[in-house]
Amino acid sequence: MESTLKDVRGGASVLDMDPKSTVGGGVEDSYGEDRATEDQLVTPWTISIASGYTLLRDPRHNKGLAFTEKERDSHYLRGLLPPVLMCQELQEKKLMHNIRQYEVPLQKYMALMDLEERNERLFYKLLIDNVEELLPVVYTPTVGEACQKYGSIFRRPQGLYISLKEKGKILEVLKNWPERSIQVIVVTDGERILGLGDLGCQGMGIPVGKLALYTALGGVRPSACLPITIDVGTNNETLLKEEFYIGLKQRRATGKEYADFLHEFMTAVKQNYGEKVLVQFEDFANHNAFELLSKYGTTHLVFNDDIQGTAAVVLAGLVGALKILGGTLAEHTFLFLGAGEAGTGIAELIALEMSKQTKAPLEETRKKIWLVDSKGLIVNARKESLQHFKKPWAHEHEPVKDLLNAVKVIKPTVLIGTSGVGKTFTKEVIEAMASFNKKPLIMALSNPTSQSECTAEEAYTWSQGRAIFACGSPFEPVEYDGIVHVPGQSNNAYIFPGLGLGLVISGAIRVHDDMLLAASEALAGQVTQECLDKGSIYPPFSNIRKISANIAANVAAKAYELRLATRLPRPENLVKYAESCMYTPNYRTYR
Ligand SMILES: NC(=O)C1=CN([C@@H]2O[C@H](COP(=O)(O)OP(=O)(O)OC[C@H]3O[C@@H](n4cnc5c(N)ncnc54)[C@H](OP(=O)(O)O)[C@@H]3O)[C@@H](O)[C@H]2O)C=CC1
Ligand SMILES: CC(=O)C(=O)O
Ligand SMILES: [Mg+2]
Repeated sequence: MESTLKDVRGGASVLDMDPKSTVGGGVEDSYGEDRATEDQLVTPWTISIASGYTLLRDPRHNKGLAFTEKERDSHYLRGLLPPVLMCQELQEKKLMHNIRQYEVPLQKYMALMDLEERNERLFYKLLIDNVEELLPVVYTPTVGEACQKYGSIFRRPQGLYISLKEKGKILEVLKNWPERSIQVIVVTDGERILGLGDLGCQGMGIPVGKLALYTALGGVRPSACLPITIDVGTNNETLLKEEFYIGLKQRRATGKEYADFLHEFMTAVKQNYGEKVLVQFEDFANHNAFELLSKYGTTHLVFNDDIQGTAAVVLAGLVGALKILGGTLAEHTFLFLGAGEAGTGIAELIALEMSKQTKAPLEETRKKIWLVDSKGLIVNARKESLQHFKKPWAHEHEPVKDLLNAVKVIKPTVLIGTSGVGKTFTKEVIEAMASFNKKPLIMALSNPTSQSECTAEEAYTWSQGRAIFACGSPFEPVEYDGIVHVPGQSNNAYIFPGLGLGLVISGAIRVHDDMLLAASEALAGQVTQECLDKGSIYPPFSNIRKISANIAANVAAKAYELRLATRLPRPENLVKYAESCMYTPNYRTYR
């Protein structure tokens, strides 16, 4: 497989080079310059110490007005800054004040992206200290709007763009990225951006946003994170005609051309960064997502956030919800609207957990879970024509055309929306759920807010305040009949930063389903009675760093147990170890 990767720099196979080989007295040849023969091309990377004007424009090291008198002297900054000294806390206060002045969320987004490009540590300090306020800006829902308008708001490129023009040269493109020690890559091909469809190259906002959360919520160093957008074209007619579109103006490559390109990418990633780099597939369309996951799951450290991360977060929410609803997982009946990546991914993890709890075979536990797609309830009579990932959910039943009728005949206790289509949990649907459930559990997971199957207010009002409600994008608390209900945000952002951290700190080489269960269990363990009393089945995001450390520790423990961890010896206290590995954004002192 890897022999197809010819060294585009000179003829010899790049596989002849050992990326870990040392030269010149044991110093790692990170840039491959020393290993290259004279006829091979190398990337002329230089490393220098930033000072003066350059230091102020280096986002990784810039501290703005926080440079001390001594630093101003020793780094040639005199005169380049006004005389005042302003500590990071005061800078943070000022920035938050400025951001709060913007009424349009997209303006807040742009202000934050500008900050990230100007002063990385201050950006992360803001994000960490104000996570509940800023998460909806750098992430769903605003990131969705940012992707839709990416062409017009585009100022400076973020991340790495790998388009079909780079076919045969992907390894070279990876080498253009200035950082060498990459631990996490989030990659999209832009075909299913949230519930907004094919946004092509403009999907870059998603890997950028997800990796900002890897750092802020999970503590992975920013320099170890690499956002990538694979551009194989777009089938979005509007973008193809759009003057400011930043991607390839051609229809999507498919079939062998697509598979070969992705294969070149995956091979080059392993070649350049080794076995332990985590590749998170994000917002691929389902006709590619399942195949990529199964194809590379046995050879690379890969994880599909939409299939697996979402499953873990929903399972954790269910464990919390059972404390309110009573009963075991197997005693509940689940109905999904949407049978794609998120829907079938969640369904499979619930069935797996039920099977572990009851010792019943997976084929049996799946029978408690029903899915509706755009053609109606998934039943045996449709089996032949179903996509492979839907087939396990084709149960014996009469055909049912729509969700409302499916709710009436299946009588689920839990209704989960993963359709990407807003307003599909209608008044009739919620009323039907409330007619046979004392406390119906309603999870409207589609993003962004415009695509949510219903709003929090609708869920509480139409169920007369009886629903337990969780949603993919944030909704404000709702007062109904004198009681304030706090919706939980059922979003994979609870899981992937901690999961990724756990994989990185243990040096894991593969992702295993049991690690997803471990991540889910750790999240569920952080839900307090106080959260449940307010109706929220998730802990507040303000605790996310602690939550992520616990998730990371549980995942790492599972990696050691499964002998998939390479960082030896195993640290004794994994929570403490995870915490000690987490990036903190406080300014450093320069000599
Ligand atoms: N909260 C979270 O953490 C996450 C939320 N999501 C959200 O979930 C949504 C779906 O994502 P994903 O599963 O990847 O998408 P997919 O495209 O893989 O699946 C969508 C599914 O919805 C079905 N569907 C579409 N329209 C309707 C309709 N009108 N009635 C019934 N079913 C319909 C499709 O049916 P058919 O197969 O017949 O076309 C398909 O089965 C997105 O909005 C995404 O943002 C995703 C991941 C995480
Ligand atoms: C949250 C997420 O991953 C999605 O909506 O696709
Ligand atoms: Mg996603």
